[in-house]
Amino acid sequence: MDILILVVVIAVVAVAAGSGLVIARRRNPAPPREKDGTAPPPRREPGVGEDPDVTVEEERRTIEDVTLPPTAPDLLGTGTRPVEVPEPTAGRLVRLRSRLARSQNTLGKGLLNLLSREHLDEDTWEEIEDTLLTADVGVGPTQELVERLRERVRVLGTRTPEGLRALLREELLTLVGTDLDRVVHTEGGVSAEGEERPAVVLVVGVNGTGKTTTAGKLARVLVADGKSVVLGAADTFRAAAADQLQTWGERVGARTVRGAEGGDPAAVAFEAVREGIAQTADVVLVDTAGRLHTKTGLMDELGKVKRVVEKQGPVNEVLLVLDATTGQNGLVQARVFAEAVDITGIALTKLDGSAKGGIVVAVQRELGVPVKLIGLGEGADDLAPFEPEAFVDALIS
Ligand SMILES: Nc1nc2c(ncn2[C@@H]2O[C@H](COP(=O)(O)OP(=O)(O)OP(=O)(O)O)[C@@H](O)[C@H]2O)c(=O)[nH]1
Repeated sequence: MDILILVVVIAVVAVAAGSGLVIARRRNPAPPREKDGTAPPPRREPGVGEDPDVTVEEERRTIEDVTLPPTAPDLLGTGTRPVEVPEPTAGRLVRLRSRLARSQNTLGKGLLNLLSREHLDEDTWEEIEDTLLTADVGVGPTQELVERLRERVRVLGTRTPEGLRALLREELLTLVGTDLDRVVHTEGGVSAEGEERPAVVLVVGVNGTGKTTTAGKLARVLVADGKSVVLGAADTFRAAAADQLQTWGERVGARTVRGAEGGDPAAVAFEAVREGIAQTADVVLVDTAGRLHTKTGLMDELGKVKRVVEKQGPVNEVLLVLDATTGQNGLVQARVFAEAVDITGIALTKLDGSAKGGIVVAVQRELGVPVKLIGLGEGADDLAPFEPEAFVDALIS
């Protein structure tokens, strides 16, 4: 009996669904064609307050009527792309500080939770140590911080959440360092002959760390601050790297000097500086190759680039680009580059993709050089100056 009822129900549902489909198809007939066979003008659904029985024809827009975004690719191959206006500094910093807080707040939260435990026994201190090591702070700085926290918690007496937060903020700031020179030096000078000289910034680092992207983003930051920039594509081993840099330059109206594929990187760097002087540009940014196949090869190449550039004036900044997501590997790279050339600042990229912000402390210790810039995304304006206070606030936010 039950089976009979089930069969009847299924049959009724099937018939209802079938007729529904037919009705639905009837309600949406294929649009009739015009007499000349062309498609009719598009129609839109009636809006609130309009007669539902009257179909409204929409104005047809042609490709000429559609405004393309300012970053439109050069599809027609005319060689001209509209020059972009980079994001103004103030707005960029506010946006990137909140992105930093989103990616980095686990370390501080973890530490605050542990420090708030009722009994701070040896196991808890070990957990605090592990938390710091896991965040790539490095062994030496971790031990220092734990020692200082132990000492200060002991004399603190009561541990209110506000008290602990203030204490941790202070100690993390001491660890990161507030008195290092984090300015990217982009002030040119005047030669002995009284000729204006652009500032020269060399960008070095292993391929794939975000070196070219960082050079491009830095060019935008400088242009946003009203400076004129010439780019030097001294990574002559991959034509694509020069193309990539040139595209960054074109987007903000900066000229890129490049050489033949496989040509001498030092010659391109020299030419870029010469062009910078000729154009009375404010800054020349030179992107170098970062193949790590042999240490001596790298040393020879970077050493030569720097020496050749210095024939025309001083190199104001040598920025080492490191990928924050590579942890200890990044430190090994940093060491090799520091032996090859005098690094004056670190640009730490992909911090948006890593919760291990402790690498800031580790790499500064390793090289004795400050982190000056941080990359916080793949967007064109996702480069920020490294600000210790904002960074520590992000950690404990
Ligand atoms: N999420 C994120 N991605 C980044 C950041 N910086 C660079 N990248 C990405 O990292 C990738 C590598 O960047 P490149 O600039 O091409 O790296 P490179 O070091 O110049 O390496 P080559 O192009 O091989 O010479 C690209 O996909 C970038 O968009 C960053 O701060 N955050």
